[in-house]
Amino acid sequence: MIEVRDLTLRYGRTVAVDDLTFTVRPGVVTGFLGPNGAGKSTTMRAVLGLEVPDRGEALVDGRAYASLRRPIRTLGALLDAGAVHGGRTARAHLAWLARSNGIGAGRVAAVLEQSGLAGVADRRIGTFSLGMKQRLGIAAALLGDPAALMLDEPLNGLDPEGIRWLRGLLRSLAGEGRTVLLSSHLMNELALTAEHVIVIGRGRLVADTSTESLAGHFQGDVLVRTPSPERLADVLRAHGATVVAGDDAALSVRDLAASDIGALPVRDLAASEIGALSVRDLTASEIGALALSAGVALAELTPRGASLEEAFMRLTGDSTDYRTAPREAVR
Ligand SMILES: Nc1ncnc2c1ncn2[C@@H]1O[C@H](COP(=O)(O)OP(=O)(O)OP(=O)(O)O)[C@@H](O)[C@H]1O
Repeated sequence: MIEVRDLTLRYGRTVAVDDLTFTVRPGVVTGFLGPNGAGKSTTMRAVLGLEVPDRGEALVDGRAYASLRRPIRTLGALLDAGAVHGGRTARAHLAWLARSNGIGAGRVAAVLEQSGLAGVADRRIGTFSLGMKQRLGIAAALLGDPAALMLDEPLNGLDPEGIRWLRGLLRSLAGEGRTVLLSSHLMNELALTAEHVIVIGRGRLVADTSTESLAGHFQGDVLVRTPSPERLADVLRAHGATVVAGDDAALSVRDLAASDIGALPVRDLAASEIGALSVRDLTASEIGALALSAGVALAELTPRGASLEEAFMRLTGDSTDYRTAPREAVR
């Protein structure tokens, strides 16, 4: 279990982490999500005792990482996949780590196999792609067979096969009852891997919830296509709807998850005379009825769920949602 309690960390006048509290529980893959600069890496560094908090604490199994008797057997971490000696082979790098931490040589072969690097174990790390270095960093994190794993942006640089492999690995590690925390700034990527998400923005907790309920909390919009977009937009706005017209409505379609896009006739959106509207605060049937009474033809009326990426942007963006949503409302 990883616990972050009332953690505050400043770099000069920058507050990187601001009174942050959350717990990462065993048995589920937990995503640590936030835009660039949100404070994810700083929080992870604090968990590893590499930063001294201005306030609060970060604990692993109830203790500070530095005070653990066998730290890499308790928490395996990957912070920066590039921070390895390029002249060494993968096997030599892992063997050195194992030796210096009192871990048997058998584990080296096991994690090389587990990370898919057995075939390149005797190549110099300097020749590795970023994806292979990520695999090596994950192998190193697994070396001590730890009960908890913490990975900073491990999906970066992995190809689709690598991403599938990592998802499977993390799920099975969590399934064994381990604590698994991985950070990302990409919601859609993370959503396929993590069952639970901790979202931070500007160093503060924004959401601590299941991935499923995060998307559910955000009402979607209704995509309306019509030959009279301006007229219909006026009618809908007069009935309390929030309407985004033209390019912006099309943009919100492009922002949908690939699976959602597959279900929409997106190609037709470019058709010149028919305009697209993204409508909120009215249901599809209310929009249909208002269009009928205004004598406006409809080419399409499609309720859309918010994509996770959209939910994430709305949570962490500089919006009223972000500033006013009480934490409990999101939980
Ligand atoms: N060593 C440092 N010195 C000064 N400021 C720092 C330092 N490390 C991080 N920061 C600042 O602290 C804030 C949080 O950075 P951090 O790297 O933790 O964010 P992050 O969520 O991990 O972002 P990214 O996804 O870009 O890695 C940012 O404003 C960053 O500029």
